[in-house]
Amino acid sequence: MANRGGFNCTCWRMQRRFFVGGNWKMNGSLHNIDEIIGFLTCGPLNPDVEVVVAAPALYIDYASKKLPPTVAISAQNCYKEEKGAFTGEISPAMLKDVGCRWVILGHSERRTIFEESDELIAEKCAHAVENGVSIIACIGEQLEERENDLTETVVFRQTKAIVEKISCLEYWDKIVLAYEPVWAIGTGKTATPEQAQDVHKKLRKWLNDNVCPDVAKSVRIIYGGSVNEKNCRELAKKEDIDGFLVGGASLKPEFLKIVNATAGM
Ligand SMILES: O=C[C@H](O)COP(=O)(O)O
Repeated sequence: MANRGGFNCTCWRMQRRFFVGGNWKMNGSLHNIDEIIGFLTCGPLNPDVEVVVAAPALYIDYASKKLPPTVAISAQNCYKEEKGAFTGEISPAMLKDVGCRWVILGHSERRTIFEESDELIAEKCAHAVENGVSIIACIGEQLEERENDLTETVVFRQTKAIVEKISCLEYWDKIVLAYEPVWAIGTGKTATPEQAQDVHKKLRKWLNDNVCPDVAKSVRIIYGGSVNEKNCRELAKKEDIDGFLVGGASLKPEFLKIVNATAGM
């Protein structure tokens, strides 16, 4: 794996390739997508960073054919079955069929607006990785939960549900964990680098104790919630922040600055 520049050590942080996902959510049109692809194509994009963009399902095929080869396409959701009578759903098998190897699962908007349970999200995660699609698995607490000192309880519970369904350690190569405090999503209120690092470090420790040390060291834990061109560099300096899941800013050219947040570090 590529390293991240000037850190003069061979620590695990260096082994975890920095990952930046752009979640377009339910935004875009053919015209907008052409504009986004235009700035992604012009770059520059740090080649040491893995870049994935998640388009609305309808546009996955279109976008994937036009994106530069260094940017992978992702879905924003998929179901836990290969095929059948599940009107409105898409499956990992279908994603692979159109060349899409990534999917975001468990986003807080799926959990809250569409009332997806820990159990359903975990089943979807397991089905995706078992069928060759890598996942960006999202977890994160609500504001009220943070204020009641329940952050760890919530993120460990959400992570545990997923862990219990992942039947084979090898599947962890296909998992990126995204910590997204719900109070920071789309609000302009970012977690401080210290707040995010604190949760990421605790999550890594939890994975060490509940999965295994190798997974804890190698899994990428990325941060999402109002990441922008101004705050990305300070967040990226933190030892356990291995990248970002970016919403609003992924629709704009500032996304390039976020992708390049570690350049020169
Ligand atoms: O998936 C991305 C997150 O929901 C963050 O969205 P945001 O960057 O607009 O706050």
